[in-house]
Amino acid sequence: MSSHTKGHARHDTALIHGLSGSEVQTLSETCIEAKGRAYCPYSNFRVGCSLLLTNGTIVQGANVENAAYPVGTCAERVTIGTAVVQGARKGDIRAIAVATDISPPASPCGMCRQFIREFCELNMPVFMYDKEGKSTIMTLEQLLPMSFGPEKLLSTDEIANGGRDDLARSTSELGNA
Ligand SMILES: O=c1ccn([C@H]2C[C@H](O)[C@@H](CO)O2)c(=O)[nH]1
Repeated sequence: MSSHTKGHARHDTALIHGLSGSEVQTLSETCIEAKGRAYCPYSNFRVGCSLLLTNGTIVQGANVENAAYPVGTCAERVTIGTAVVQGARKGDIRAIAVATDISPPASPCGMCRQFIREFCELNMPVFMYDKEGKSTIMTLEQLLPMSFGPEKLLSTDEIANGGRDDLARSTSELGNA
């Protein structure tokens, strides 16, 4: 299946990364709608984002800029932060969609990829919509290979024992990274 398709053309029974056509349609509509709520007077670069949660809920967000430029926050972090304070945790997010006004579509910045990594599975699809509403789809793992996540941190026992030296475990983690 092509990974570059017009969001509105899907047959409802088609599964894209385990999502139905109507779920993908909802993601595309909600992230594009969220783009309209961006607060971006400095860059004029609108980014909308939406998440599909396992309970069927959609969470939306957009970039929120600031006169002190680095203080501004990307759409992806606004949206995931909103979901997290509503109670969502790792395993609760089935897909993320991002919309911008450029073609080919923008992909989440490096900081956002790491932020997404904290709360999402590596095989979660990231839908990126361009200015025409056409999408490119990649998994989080494709966007952030060999990533660092919470499971890499050492427990107090491991710290007391001088680290983690289970070769089999580190090798398999690398393979799944
Ligand atoms: O992945 C990205 C990249 C950029 N932006 C925002 C930040 C800033 O407000 C504007 C220009 O960088 O776009 C996002 O929301 N997500």
